[in-house]
Amino acid sequence: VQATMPTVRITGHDADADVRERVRQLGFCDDVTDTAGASVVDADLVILCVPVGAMGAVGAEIADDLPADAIVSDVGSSKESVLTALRAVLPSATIIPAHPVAGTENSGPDAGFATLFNGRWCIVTPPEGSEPAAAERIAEFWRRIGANVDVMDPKHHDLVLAVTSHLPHLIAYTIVGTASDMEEVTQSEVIKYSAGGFRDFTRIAASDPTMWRDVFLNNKDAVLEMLQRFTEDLTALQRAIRWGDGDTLFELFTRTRAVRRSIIEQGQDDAKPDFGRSH
Ligand SMILES: NC(=O)c1ccc[n+]([C@@H]2O[C@H](COP(=O)([O-])OP(=O)(O)OC[C@H]3O[C@@H](n4cnc5c(N)ncnc54)[C@H](O)[C@@H]3O)[C@@H](O)[C@H]2O)c1
Ligand SMILES: O=C(O)C(=O)C[C@]1(C(=O)O)C=C[C@@H](O)C=C1
Repeated sequence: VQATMPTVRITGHDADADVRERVRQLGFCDDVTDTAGASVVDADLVILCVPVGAMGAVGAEIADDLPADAIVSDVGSSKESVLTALRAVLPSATIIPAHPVAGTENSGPDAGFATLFNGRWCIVTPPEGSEPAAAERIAEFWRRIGANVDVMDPKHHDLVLAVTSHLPHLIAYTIVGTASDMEEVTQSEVIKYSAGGFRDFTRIAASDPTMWRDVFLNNKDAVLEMLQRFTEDLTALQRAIRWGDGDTLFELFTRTRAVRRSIIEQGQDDAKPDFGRSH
């Protein structure tokens, strides 16, 4: 924000005093306040960056100090429950939720890097009947940070992200949990032989427990729907292996290889941290 919107003044708040202190040291906010309310006084735009289960509580904390013409947005990984929670506590506010689809398994103020959003998607999910100019301001904010913007209905967002982000995390948590539970595979063997595939799963499974607990509890319906489909597809593969049906396995693996190739062609491979970051 400081590089692309130098005239914007950023005020931050976090419930954790250690986080506030670290943000002061890193200097990526102009001011850091000790209460949530104090951080929104005079704000034009408020972006809530807390676990999705905490959005409602934070909305309630800022309600009395929020300027009437401010836009409230967020970066939460699920959108419908966030919108419902914010509407309940901020009934007259302009709420335009958004989700930058970019991140890593790391969290905390040191996990950010200047190029995180470059060329990544940010999905803006304006509620029905909201002011188009407000949604456009949020879209423009994210474009200036380097993201590409798509607009989606919150429910559709939650279904798409359930399969592209939430289910993969659940699978990673499961496979790493299963491996670490196996008595005959000791912890040291799991670590020693964690080349390739398993290692990639451990990266995802190292993601923040609070954030992901909240994602699954708040995108329950879409995740359960996708999990049901996934379970059926897994059972079909189980059957193919049992009956020696190599054609089914080969056909699927050929199709999935093409998916990977088209992701790479579209330039959406992993964001690489910019270790020469400016803050
Ligand atoms: N990490 C990712 O890859 C990623 C990507 C896109 C969106 N998101 C979403 O962004 C949000 C934040 O995730 P993050 O990775 O930045 O997590 P983070 O752990 O780095 O930051 C969350 C912060 O919220 C603070 N917090 C929790 N409850 C609070 C409250 N009631 N009041 C004030 N502060 C509170 C915590 O102290 C913590 O510092 C989540 O909703 C997550 O779903 C994360
Ligand atoms: O690459 C990763 O480490 C991520 O988990 C990033 C990821 C994702 O699933 O794509 C995680 C959650 C967010 O809501 C957006 C991005």
